[in-house]
Amino acid sequence: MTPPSSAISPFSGFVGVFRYSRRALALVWETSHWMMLGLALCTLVAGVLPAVAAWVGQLIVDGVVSAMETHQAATDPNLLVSITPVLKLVFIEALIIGLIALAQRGLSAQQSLLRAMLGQKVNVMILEKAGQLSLSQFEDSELYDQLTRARREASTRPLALVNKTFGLLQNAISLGSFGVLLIQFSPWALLILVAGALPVFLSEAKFSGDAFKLFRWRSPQTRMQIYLETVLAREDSIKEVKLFGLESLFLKRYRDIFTQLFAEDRRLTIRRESWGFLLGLLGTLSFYAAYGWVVIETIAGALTLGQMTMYLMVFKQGQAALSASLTAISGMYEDNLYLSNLYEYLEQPTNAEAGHLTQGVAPGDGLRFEHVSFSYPGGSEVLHDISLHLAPGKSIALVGENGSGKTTLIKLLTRLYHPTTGRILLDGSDLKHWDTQALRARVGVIFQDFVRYQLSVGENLGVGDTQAFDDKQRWQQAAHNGMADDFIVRMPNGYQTQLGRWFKNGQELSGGQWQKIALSRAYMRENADILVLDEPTAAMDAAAEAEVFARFREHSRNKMTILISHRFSTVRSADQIIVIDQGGIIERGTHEELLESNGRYATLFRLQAKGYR
Ligand SMILES: Nc1ncnc2c1ncn2[C@@H]1O[C@H](COP(=O)(O)OP(=O)(O)OP(=O)(O)O)[C@@H](O)[C@H]1O
Repeated sequence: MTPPSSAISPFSGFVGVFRYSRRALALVWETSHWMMLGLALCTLVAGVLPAVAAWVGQLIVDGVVSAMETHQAATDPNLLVSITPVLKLVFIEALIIGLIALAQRGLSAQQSLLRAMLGQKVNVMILEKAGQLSLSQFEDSELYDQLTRARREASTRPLALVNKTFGLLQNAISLGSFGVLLIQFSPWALLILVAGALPVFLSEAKFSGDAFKLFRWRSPQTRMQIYLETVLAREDSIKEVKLFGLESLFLKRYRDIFTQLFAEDRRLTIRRESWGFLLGLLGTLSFYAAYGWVVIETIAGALTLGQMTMYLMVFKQGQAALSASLTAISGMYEDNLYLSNLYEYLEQPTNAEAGHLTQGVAPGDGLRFEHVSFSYPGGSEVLHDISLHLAPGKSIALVGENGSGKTTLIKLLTRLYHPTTGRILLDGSDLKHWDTQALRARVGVIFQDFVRYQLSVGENLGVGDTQAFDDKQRWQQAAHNGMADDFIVRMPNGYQTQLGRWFKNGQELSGGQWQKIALSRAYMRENADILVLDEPTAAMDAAAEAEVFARFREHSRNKMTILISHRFSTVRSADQIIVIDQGGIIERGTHEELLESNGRYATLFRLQAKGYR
């Protein structure tokens, strides 16, 4: 298998290397002005001082040579007088080295603090964006891949990029100052150093590009690995994994993915390092050529010993700084590629889904579906030409086989998706013109797959209305309506009891108890006048179910209610029962009317009643 070629080629537009550097720098600047200034200062100090140290080194060696000569030539030699100027220089050199060490410590301290702050900032940006994405964007596997890639990698990349940018700057300053010294020896020497280091850089740039393409191309497999880790190591799946004996099956799949990915990694690493070694030899060769040249010039008497020491040091450090700069540039290229993924994700257009209406043009008209059809993105039609009207104070029950489209209809009503054709009106105004908050405030809904939050009991209710998230009285009222209060008060810490198994002292609930929590959560929405229950009692015992519906009728007297259930005993009292089959409405009417017409509903009802007899 070979990764498909990407639009990003390593050599296309070399300036691309710096494309995201400005944004990464801006991000660091926003995170902390002071630390960014501190980084700049330390970078400058650590960049300039090595050349100064090399220059002082030359003065020391030449000082020693001349001190030796004067000392030996003197008739009355005084050691202290001869060595004092050199010792002063040694002291200055020690001071410079101390300052370089200080600047480097300062750099690493600020980098590690910034890493933590920046990691948090980028993660918050990623999660905030996730909150703005629509459900269909979430269900798009490409976008999900992008999100996973961004979360896994990109939170550390901005700082890496900034570090490299500063590192590059530091090395560039060092190189500039070395260059000033070197050019006095020969401009050709400079050229030899640059030419020696260039090939390694080019190969680095190429292989970084390849590594990124590989990373991007295989994120579905990586995601499968993360998923398998989750299934194998999470309490909510481990029960089934154990009972079905899935451990070895899933572990094998996990290992196979690794083996496949590792083979690609190995291939790339070997190629990258082999080329790096071969081309790196050119750099070493150029360094030793320059080395030999300096030695010859010194022996020929064109350079002093001090100059020779300085040039050798400058060559050595200059070569190190140059290859560090070039590696930084190729590293920046890689960081830029990863950041491009982060920004691609952050710049995903969010559907401008909301309008501004907080009230419909015909208050009191209720809910209308007008010839609504719908297909999921990339899928075939799952709802076809649905028309219905639900007036305030009335109830509708939706019945139909699995997969007939009942839940999808609720997703459209709550505007998690938009109809493909037709429209849905609330109080005479199209849902798409409603303000999101105003619309959602009017709807209380529990889906079959409601969330079991690993939070306290009270908070599990409070999420139903964020305005009353901590309101204990409202919790109690909602729990009473949803019939959860009697088991909550028997729990060790009542409403403060931690639920689920993720955190210490967490208490697990039964399926029916969780369902009562979810039902109570829907009752938290006191102001909602549309209540939707999608199979709210499937996990409850018969007595609880009967009581839930008695209470539901009582609390929803002036509201619009939509109930989805496979139990005909619960739907029979609805004002209107709608039978959906393969996405279309095939029958509608009251329980009595439908029995009389003797269609699908009547058949299914009798079948179920027979089962109970
Ligand atoms: N997110 C989705 N993306 C694509 N197709 C989906 C999605 N959710 C549901 N479907 C498809 O839409 C159809 C209707 O599903 P829906 O969940 O509305 O059925 P339902 O009547 O609520 O079924 P059940 O009684 O089993 O809850 C099914 O064929 C299903 O495969």
